[in-house]
Amino acid sequence: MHMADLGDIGLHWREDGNPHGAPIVFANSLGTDLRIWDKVVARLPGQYRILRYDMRGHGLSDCPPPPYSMGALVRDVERLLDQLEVRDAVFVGLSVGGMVAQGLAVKRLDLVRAMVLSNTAAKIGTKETWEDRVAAVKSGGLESLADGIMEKWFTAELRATPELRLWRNMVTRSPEQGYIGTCQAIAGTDFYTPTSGLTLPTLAIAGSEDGSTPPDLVRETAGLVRGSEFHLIRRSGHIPCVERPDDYTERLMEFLTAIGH
Ligand SMILES: O=C(O)CC1=CCC(=O)O1
Repeated sequence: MHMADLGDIGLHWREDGNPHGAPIVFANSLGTDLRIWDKVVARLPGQYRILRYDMRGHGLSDCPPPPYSMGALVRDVERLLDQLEVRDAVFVGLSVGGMVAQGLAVKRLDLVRAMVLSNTAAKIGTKETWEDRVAAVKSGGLESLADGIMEKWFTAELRATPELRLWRNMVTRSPEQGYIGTCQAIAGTDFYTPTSGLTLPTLAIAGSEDGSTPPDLVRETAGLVRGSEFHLIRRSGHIPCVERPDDYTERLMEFLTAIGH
């Protein structure tokens, strides 16, 4: 566990694997933290320098008052990677983390040699749907939304197990201000044009039963990037790194091997 002091914000990050290995960076989704990657990291070979962090307003990172902008989320990880002297990383981002991947690749291609765009898109939802979500959090708290969120994150199979409570607790215990700020950052993001200008090895991953970023939406974003491929994980919702870690890691490893990382 480490805290990076970036001046106006502190970000919680963690390193596993070989500190001299080829870097892989993992970015979390809305209402989660770096623990969503635990199962994948445990399955990866020890040769990589594996970096994870909690996005602002999430996990153990600082939680400034909302609103947040996508520019700020991208700048956070840009400064973190500069401070850690990381270059040429494979950047794996889930959902809003995948938006950060796109923004970072557009801004600093020296930091990103390849992307894994997991359960994400150039634009997720509409301004109105995110405004509604923010209003619902303000009126009823995250507890009032948690069951609906779980239906998007996981299939009925996982939801029938005790593990569900663990992830439900993660979202209901998320800092409300951080959750709201991140919804506002997503609401203001449309990466269609900038992402269309990207050329780099990219693996897009979708979950067959993802209620937040359905497979067709992920496929469409993959189609914007020259050098992309698409992979569907079956029997998975929005968070396949949690629900299908064997499939997820196997596909990630095939991608890493194919690009010689
Ligand atoms: O609605 C959700 O919780 C899924 C989601 C959308 C953006 C994100 O990061 O997670």
